[in-house]
This record gives sequence, structure tokens and C-alpha cells, in this order.
Amino acid sequence: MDAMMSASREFFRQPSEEKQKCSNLIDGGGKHSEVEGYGNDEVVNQAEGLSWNDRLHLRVEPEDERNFTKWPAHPKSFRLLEYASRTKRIRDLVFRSIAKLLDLDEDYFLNQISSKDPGFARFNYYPPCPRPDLVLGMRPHSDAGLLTILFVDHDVGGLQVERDGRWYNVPAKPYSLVINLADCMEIMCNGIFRSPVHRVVTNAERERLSLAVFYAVDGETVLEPAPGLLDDERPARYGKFKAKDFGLSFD
Ligand SMILES: O=C(O)CCC(=O)C(=O)O
Ligand SMILES: [Fe+2]
Repeated sequence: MDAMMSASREFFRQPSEEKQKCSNLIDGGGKHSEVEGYGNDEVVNQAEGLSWNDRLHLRVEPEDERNFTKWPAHPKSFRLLEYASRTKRIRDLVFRSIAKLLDLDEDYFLNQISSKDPGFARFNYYPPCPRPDLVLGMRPHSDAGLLTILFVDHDVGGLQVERDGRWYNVPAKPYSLVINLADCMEIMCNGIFRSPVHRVVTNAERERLSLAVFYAVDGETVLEPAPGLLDDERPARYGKFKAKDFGLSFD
């Protein structure tokens, strides 16, 4: 983990020309970008303001769709493969544990997903920010997919989660992973587990690095609350629909 994080820190500290070799822009520096590569999030709504981060977004699943032309060639020590195979095992373990907690068949959630479902790794780099009072590192959002496995910087906090209109700091503890349930899982759990709204605040003195691995579903996947969770007292809180119809997919 240390080697992976220090290599990616080195990637972000490189001059812009080097990072642009992995750029996510698809029309030679114009306005259009693709999901994969190095860059910034597209500004959808000016009123929301910019986020103070750079990011490198790489597909890790399905394995045969990895696009290594977007993976950094420098630093040479850049790595992700072993980590991504381990996070996949964690994903499966968490799916089984949630199913057990909900008294569902242990493989219920695993049976809903396919080996073609997408997974993305997103390195987020937040440089020190001279005016943390004016800008967020990442705007409030909930993650769209199934599950996010987040590795945060050793000791630089910044991640906050919202509950009942208040923001709470998520502690930054060395070598711990934050497992975040995302929107598609909230639907399948019929809202018993929620997909939290979270954001990142900036830091005036220190840079911060995080690595989110997002597991999502293919756009054609039909989502619905697990039938085993429903009865007269607990009716479905969500309908049945294709993930792509609600923008809940990455492809
Ligand atoms: O940097 C963090 O701690 C959170 C990143 C995040 O929420 C995301 O990439 O979706
Ligand atoms: Fe997030």
C-alpha cells in the first residue's frame, strides 16, 4: 500500500506535461472528456463551484477491458494491479456479510452482479489550498455504484459525511479502509443501509491523497429491492428499473 501510494503521489507531483500524457480530454484540450485518465471533473453546474483536486481514473474491471494506455508510464514504480485484485476480494466479502446481516442468501448480492460489471480506481490528489474557507476538495455527493473501497491518506483528514444536515469528520487512520455503500446497493437493500452523502474539505498546509475503488453495475442491470426484504410492514421504497435509466452506471 505504501509503495502504491508513494508512486501515485509522485505521479501527481510531476510537471503537467507528463501527467497530460494520461489525459482524459478527448478533443485535444477542448471541452470534452472521457471517464478514464488524468484530469479534473467536468463542471456540470457553475453554481456548484470547482473542486480542489486532480484525479486519475482508471478502469480495473472487467479485467479484459483495462486500458493500459491511460496508466502512467512514469513513475516506473506506479502500480495498482495487486491492490485491485485484493479490493475485489474485499467487495465480495462485504457483499456476503451484508447479505448475512439482512438474513438473505449469502450469495444474494453476488448473484446480482456479473463478471462484466465495471470497476474503477480513482486516485484523488488534493494540493494544499491557500483558502480552505472558499473551496471544497470534493463537492457533496453520494457514490453511484454498489460499493466504494476508499484508502485515505495516513494522517491527513478531510473526508466528511453528512447526517441530518450536519457534517461529521471521518477519522484518517493509518492503513484503514473506508467502505462506503453506494446508491445501487441502497436500492437493493431497500434503504436499510444508506448511501451516505459525503464531501472533502481542503487543507491549507498539507496535500492529501486518497484512492477510491468503485464497483458498479453494467447499465443494463435491472435494480430492485431484494424481494426477501419486503413484506406488508416493509414495502418497497424503490421501483424496479435499469441502472442506466437513472444514471447509476459508469459506462
Ligand atoms: O478523498 C476522499 O476521501 C473521498 C473521495 C470520494 O468521495 C470519491 O472519490 O468519490
Ligand atoms: Fe465519493
